[in-house]
Amino acid sequence: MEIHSSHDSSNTAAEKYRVLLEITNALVLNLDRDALFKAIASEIRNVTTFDRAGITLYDPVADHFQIYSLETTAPPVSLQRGADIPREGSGMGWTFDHRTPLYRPQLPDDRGFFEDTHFLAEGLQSVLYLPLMTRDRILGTLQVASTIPSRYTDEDIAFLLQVASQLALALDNALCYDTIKSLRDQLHKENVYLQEEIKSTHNFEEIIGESPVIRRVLRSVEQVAPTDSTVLIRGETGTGKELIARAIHDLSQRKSRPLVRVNCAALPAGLVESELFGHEKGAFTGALNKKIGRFELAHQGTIFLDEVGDLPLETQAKLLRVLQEQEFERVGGAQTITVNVRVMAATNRDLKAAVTQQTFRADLFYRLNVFPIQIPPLRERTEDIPILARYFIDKYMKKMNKQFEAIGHSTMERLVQYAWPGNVREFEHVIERAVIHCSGPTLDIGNEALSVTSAAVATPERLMTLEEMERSHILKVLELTKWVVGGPKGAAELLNIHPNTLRSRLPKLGITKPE
Ligand SMILES: Nc1ncnc2c1ncn2[C@@H]1O[C@H](COP(=O)(O)OP(=O)(O)OP(=O)(O)O)[C@@H](O)[C@H]1O
Repeated sequence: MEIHSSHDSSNTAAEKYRVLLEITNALVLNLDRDALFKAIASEIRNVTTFDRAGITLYDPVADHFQIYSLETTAPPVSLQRGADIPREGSGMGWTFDHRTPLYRPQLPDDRGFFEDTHFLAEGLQSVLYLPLMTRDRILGTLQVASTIPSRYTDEDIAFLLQVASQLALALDNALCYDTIKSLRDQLHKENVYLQEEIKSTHNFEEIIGESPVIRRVLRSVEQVAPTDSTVLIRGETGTGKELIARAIHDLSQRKSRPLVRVNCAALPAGLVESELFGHEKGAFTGALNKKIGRFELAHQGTIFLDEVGDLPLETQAKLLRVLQEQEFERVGGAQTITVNVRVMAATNRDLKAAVTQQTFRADLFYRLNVFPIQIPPLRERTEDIPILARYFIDKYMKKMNKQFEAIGHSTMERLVQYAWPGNVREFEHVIERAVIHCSGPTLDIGNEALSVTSAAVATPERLMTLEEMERSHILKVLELTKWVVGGPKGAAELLNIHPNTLRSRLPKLGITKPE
């Protein structure tokens, strides 16, 4: 091996400058690596000949080179584009480490490097390696090789060194461009998702509550947040399951990455899988474009599967695989995608009962139930009602630019006694409506305001109990009769019960006449 100088080149200096200029033009014009290298290789041919020319780029993580581009005339090529070449024991490695050209004019007499058997099999006799260096870093090497021994002159080497330095600049740009492009694509995906999230209603208020049960929940949040464990949040509708999931994500190491929410109940069965795992173009009728699924979006972040009990059984099997192996395929795709996602799920259903009824897979239940958090309904933590009331009144006073001196005493009693089937969400709506309607100076809420919402929260996810239904119905009738219980057009007659029976039921159901 030597840095070799030999006979004069027949090419004129003017031709070389022209070629360098052409190469610069090609570098400016082409960002696509194949087109670029083809253009450069054909310009190099105007000055000197070669049978193989290649660019190898260094991968610092794997400590080896990879063939990035290749132009060759040899039919059987064993070192193809994409092939790995070790740094130790290769001509590329030597050139890279010494940051200087290496010329090997008589390859058959000079065996010793990793690539030699491959190059000799292609009939190559002389090889020239040039470092691809920018001012502050080295990217890899350019090699030109010929089937003629001692093919390259000093002049060729000097010329190709100039080509290599131009090429290094362009490659540096192209590699930065690739990195920026992939970062931009990821940011774009996250941005689209976050924009959607902002449009859909959710807020980031703190979790209000001082009752022992809520404190216990918050302690669990602190314990589980820094781990990567799967969390299953259980609780009735509107108890704050999503709020708790966000708190866990915000306290975790993944907080700088997105929390991607999927409402499994809101998706039609046929679309759940494509929503979660994405689909390839043409995977099914209507799949006009490739779609990135929520799991891919949540890569390095957290996915929150709300109403997980509503997932169809086939999707449950696929979800189980992601939980076990962090892998899946897009719908209609063959490529396996690996992600790093923390899974949190929420349900207002009794999943154990669903397992018994065989509508939920037992193995998935155990995978999800690693760290269960049970959020108590509002009626089991009535001590939180006064501070929740103050919190929401404050929020809506500010929003609506109103002022109340206090909350009426009987109003507070009513709020504490009410069963809140829709939990904190229903509570918040009641306060919001009251702030709109009341003109002050105290904020008062009548029974009728509560009955309106209890009917409204009879959502399919949460059926009212018989007692709640009874309460709501009696209230409606009392409003209709203007709180007249007995007599011909009284509530008791409409309800077809004795007036005394009705009177005795009212306190039991927490119904009092508004002032
Ligand atoms: N402890 C709390 N402090 C303050 N606001 C709360 C609290 N719990 C719930 N909320 C509010 O109540 C509303 C409902 O909460 P959230 O959406 O988290 O409930 P959920 O249990 O996920 O409901 P669903 O079962 O319908 O999905 C939200 O506006 C949330 O901010």
